[in-house]
Amino acid sequence: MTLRVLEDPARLAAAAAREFAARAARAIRERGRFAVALAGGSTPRAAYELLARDYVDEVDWGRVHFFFGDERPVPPDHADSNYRMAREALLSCVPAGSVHRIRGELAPEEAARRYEEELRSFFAGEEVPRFDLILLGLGEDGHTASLFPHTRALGETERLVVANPVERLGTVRITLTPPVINAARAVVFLVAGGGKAKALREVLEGSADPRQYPAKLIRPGDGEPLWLVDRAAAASLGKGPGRTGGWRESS
Ligand SMILES: O=C1O[C@H](COP(=O)(O)O)[C@@H](O)[C@H](O)[C@H]1O
Repeated sequence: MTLRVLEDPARLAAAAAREFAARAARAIRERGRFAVALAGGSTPRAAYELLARDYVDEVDWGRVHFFFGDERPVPPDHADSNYRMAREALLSCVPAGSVHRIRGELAPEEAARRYEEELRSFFAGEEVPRFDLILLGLGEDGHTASLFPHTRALGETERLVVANPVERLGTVRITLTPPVINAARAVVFLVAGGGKAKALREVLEGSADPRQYPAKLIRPGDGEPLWLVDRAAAASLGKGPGRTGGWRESS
């Protein structure tokens, strides 16, 4: 994997926006469209806002198809909705080709089933959908998308999207499964803040079971994941067993 350590969250957002735009241009040049799955939570918001502000004329938005890596079981206008965050920061500001949201207002099983159908139809002909880019975050507990520690979705090998009960949170999330994420042409993690330092060290350098730190399950078959992290999140790196052989750092 490749690791880029950025000085602060603003530089992290700028790097993420550049990465998005470059990958969009390449996908559109090569395949005529750019299918991207957005991350939710709070970290990517600044990058989305930057794309909406500085890249309106640089990206061929009409050819961009937005999907989501995961969703909370709430309606689209709810404060916890990943879709709402992306809509406010980016989707409402650019002329997107299409937006495919996960219907968090439905029962989670039904929302997952419908989203899987939507993926099968959009990526018709591909046994496992190949997104051009999947953006991901990292939780302090090592979760990514809504693949939480020791949850059912971690072992999923057939389904593209599942409803994933998360006992610790007393909720059910809807999430892309590891096979879909690992089939992507590119995966970029965005990680900011000292609260993520331990999880980041465990994921990149630790020897713990991936079920404890689910982001370790993300190993795309095509190319290496790119980790964009800020200095605070990277503070504990270099102290783990993988430091010497596990990853490459670039700036
Ligand atoms: O719950 C979630 O958490 C992760 C990490 O979010 P962050 O706010 O710590 O950046 C996020 O990637 C995921 O989409 C979201 O649903």
